[in-house]
Amino acid sequence: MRIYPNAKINIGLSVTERRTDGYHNLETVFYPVGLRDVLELNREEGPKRVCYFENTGIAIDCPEDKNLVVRAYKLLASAYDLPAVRINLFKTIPFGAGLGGGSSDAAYTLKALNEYFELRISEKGLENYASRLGSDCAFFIRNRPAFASGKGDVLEDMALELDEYEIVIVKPDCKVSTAEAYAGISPAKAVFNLRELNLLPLTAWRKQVKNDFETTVFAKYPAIRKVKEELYNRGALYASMTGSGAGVFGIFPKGDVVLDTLQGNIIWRTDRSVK
Ligand SMILES: C[C@@](CO)(OP(=O)(O)O)[C@H](O)COP(=O)(O)OP(=O)(O)OC[C@H]1O[C@@H](n2ccc(N)nc2=O)[C@H](O)[C@@H]1O
Ligand SMILES: Nc1ncnc2c1ncn2[C@@H]1O[C@H](COP(=O)(O)OP(=O)(O)O)[C@@H](O)[C@H]1O
Repeated sequence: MRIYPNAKINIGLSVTERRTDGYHNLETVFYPVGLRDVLELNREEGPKRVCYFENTGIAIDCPEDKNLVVRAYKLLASAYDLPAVRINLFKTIPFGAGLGGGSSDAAYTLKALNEYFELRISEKGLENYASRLGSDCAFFIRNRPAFASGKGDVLEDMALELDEYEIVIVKPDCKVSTAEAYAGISPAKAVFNLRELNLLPLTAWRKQVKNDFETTVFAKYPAIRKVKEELYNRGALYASMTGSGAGVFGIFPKGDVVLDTLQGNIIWRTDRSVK
């Protein structure tokens, strides 16, 4: 079977507390976008509980057994008598970008295995497995706009619809590691309650809605700040770094958005092919 794990953007992100387990509590809104990887998964002859894995497209910077797709298979294989599978991941969502591509691959692998082998795991069950693989993995099980708290794994559906706008995602030529971004942060109470994001007109987001990672990440990677400024200069109603960066997105009124100077770094925009 073939599946298409999609990316997410974070609209606002507050890191509110350092936890005793080494993680942080946060508040954010996850919004799914149409930038996608391609994952081909098929049953394979041979010994059970083996995952033959191949990565094409963007080369992922970690060993195969650390790949979230392989980890997702192994997690389910520890609970179910799974036949061997062959998985090819054609990677197009850049990593180190705050787009959650690896987390999405993991969540979609769980969903695909559940369907392919008729495991009958509930949505809640899949979310529990997903949150063991990464803090923002659980979101990609339902894959609907959500307010998230806790480690990013406590999810509340949010009625938020951005179809009337054009979203542009830009990735400057740098990568930010999630752990590095968290290490630079001083947790503080959220200044705006993101649960109420959908009650605020989009034109007011610029003043009220912030991503806490921007301060330290922009200081280290000025190119990311420049992209955000450029998006505002080009007419974005709202622009922000997503997650821990380095990806930046702009939300524009639909129409002729001209982004000439950023062209080479645009990785996705609504309803248009890449670049
Ligand atoms: C920052 C966010 C915002 O949505 O997204 P990305 O920028 O990665 O896409 C997420 O919190 C990233 O979640 P995810 O990428 O799943 O993180 P994990 O693999 O669980 O953790 C990687 C590392 O980040 C730190 N970490 C992560 C999540 C969290 N709530 N607190 C943390 O302190 C920990 O140091 C952890 O070892
Ligand atoms: N399938 C995968 N796709 C991308 N990265 C993966 C994958 N599996 C493991 N990783 C590891 O996770 C790290 C972060 O991946 P990802 O969640 O895509 O990025 P981001 O933190 O930008 O959202 C990568 O640097 C890589 O080492």
